[in-house]
Amino acid sequence: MSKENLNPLESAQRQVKAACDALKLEPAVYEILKEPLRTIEISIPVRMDDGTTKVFKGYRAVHNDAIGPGKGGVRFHPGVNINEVKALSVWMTFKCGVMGVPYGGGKGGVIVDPLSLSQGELERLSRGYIQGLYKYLGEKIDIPAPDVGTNGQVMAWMVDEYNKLTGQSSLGVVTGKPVAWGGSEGRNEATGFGVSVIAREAAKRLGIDIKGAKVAVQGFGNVGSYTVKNVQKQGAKIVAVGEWAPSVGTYALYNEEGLDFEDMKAYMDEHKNLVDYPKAKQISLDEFWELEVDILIPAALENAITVEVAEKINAKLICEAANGPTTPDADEILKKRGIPVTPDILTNAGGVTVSYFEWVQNLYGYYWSEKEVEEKQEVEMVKAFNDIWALKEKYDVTIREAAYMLSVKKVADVMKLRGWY
Ligand SMILES: NC(=O)C1=CN([C@@H]2O[C@H](COP(=O)(O)OP(=O)(O)OC[C@H]3O[C@@H](n4cnc5c(N)ncnc54)[C@H](OP(=O)(O)O)[C@@H]3O)[C@@H](O)[C@H]2O)C=CC1
Ligand SMILES: O=C(O)CCC(=O)C(=O)O
Repeated sequence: MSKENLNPLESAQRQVKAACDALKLEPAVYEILKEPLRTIEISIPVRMDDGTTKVFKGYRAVHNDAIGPGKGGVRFHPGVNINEVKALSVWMTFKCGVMGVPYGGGKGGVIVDPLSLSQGELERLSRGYIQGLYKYLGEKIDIPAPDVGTNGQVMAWMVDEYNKLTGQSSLGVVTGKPVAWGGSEGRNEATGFGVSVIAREAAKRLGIDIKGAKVAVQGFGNVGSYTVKNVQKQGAKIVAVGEWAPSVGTYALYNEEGLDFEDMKAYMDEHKNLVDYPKAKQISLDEFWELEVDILIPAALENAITVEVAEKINAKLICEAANGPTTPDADEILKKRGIPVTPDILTNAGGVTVSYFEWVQNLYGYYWSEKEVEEKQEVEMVKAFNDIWALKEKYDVTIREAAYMLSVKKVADVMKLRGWY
């Protein structure tokens, strides 16, 4: 068999093309949607603590802004590259479309291992990213947010830098900020909470009782850990968590009696990883994928589920918390094996949904309680899930195919109205 294509941009293009074909859209639609409208590459010189200057490469892509300004996170990770940023921006367009939030898709990244930087270096890098890009950002232009390797503090530095450079007070230029300075209640936990809502809804449709369901989650960062917390709250049993640590690379923890979120989080906060976590057996990532579970949740990076992995998965349902965790070829195998997948553009859309709520609150200068935010998020996500499920049933397609059909059509219709084709 030929080597599997792991270029995330080509994966995203295949998904969009399939929807354009299924909808019989004019060829111009795919021509517009196959690449971002703009991709900017910048060099960011950063004065390091030892007095030397290091230059980091950064990117920002806006895939499409027909429906509204670009929206999407900024990733700080050594594996960032232009095709990854472009693909992530494509997925953002259709994630926003699925949820009906009035944005287009954007995404950014910097090639860096943030854990190798001091706090001062991280702050100067975050500010440098904005210095290189501020002319292309704005509350109504393109709105960054957190992604892998970035957090509320990084967002606060970015907004501060933007406001200094522009002489404005534009809180809504970046979302995912700390609650103490323009952030929304519930945003930090929103992606993981949303994953739990989609997992629950899908389980219900598939006749899986979420109470006592065996769940395995790959990743214990922002999304993975809050997924664990919220799925556990629903009564599911977290039997395995997959992680990565510099000392051992990939590894996973397994306990058939169940792992506890609070206990693992406390251990993680103290030790920075879960390598020697005492209340579980350490297993390999290969063993992790083969576990017999009800729900499998990849919540780390792209290309986690390859053809090889898809062939050995023993789950009744896969919920994609990460962006692009399943390759298109692996997706075909899962389809043939009858394993349903709730796609990333629906499953992890809680983050951008609450980012939208944050932006609305910033523009209004009026803030909501955590309960209000969570309730509104849940209503929106259940509605999106039901709309997509209805399409899947009507056209006898996968959940992913239905999600793309719904979203690509929305974007195509607006582009038509605007006279883009
Ligand atoms: N943050 C958000 O709001 C949103 C994030 N997402 C997506 O969710 C995914 C996770 O993002 P997020 O949680 O924010 O990022 P974080 O940086 O908070 O966490 C990523 C986690 O994945 C771990 N990891 C990395 N590689 C592997 C691996 N091969 N196996 C197991 N674990 C691994 C990391 O470990 P280590 O830290 O040791 O490297 C870390 O714990 C990404 O795909 C992101 O794009 C989607 C929607 C919104
Ligand atoms: O909160 C946002 O604006 C976007 C989050 C994000 O990057 C994502 O959904 O992948």
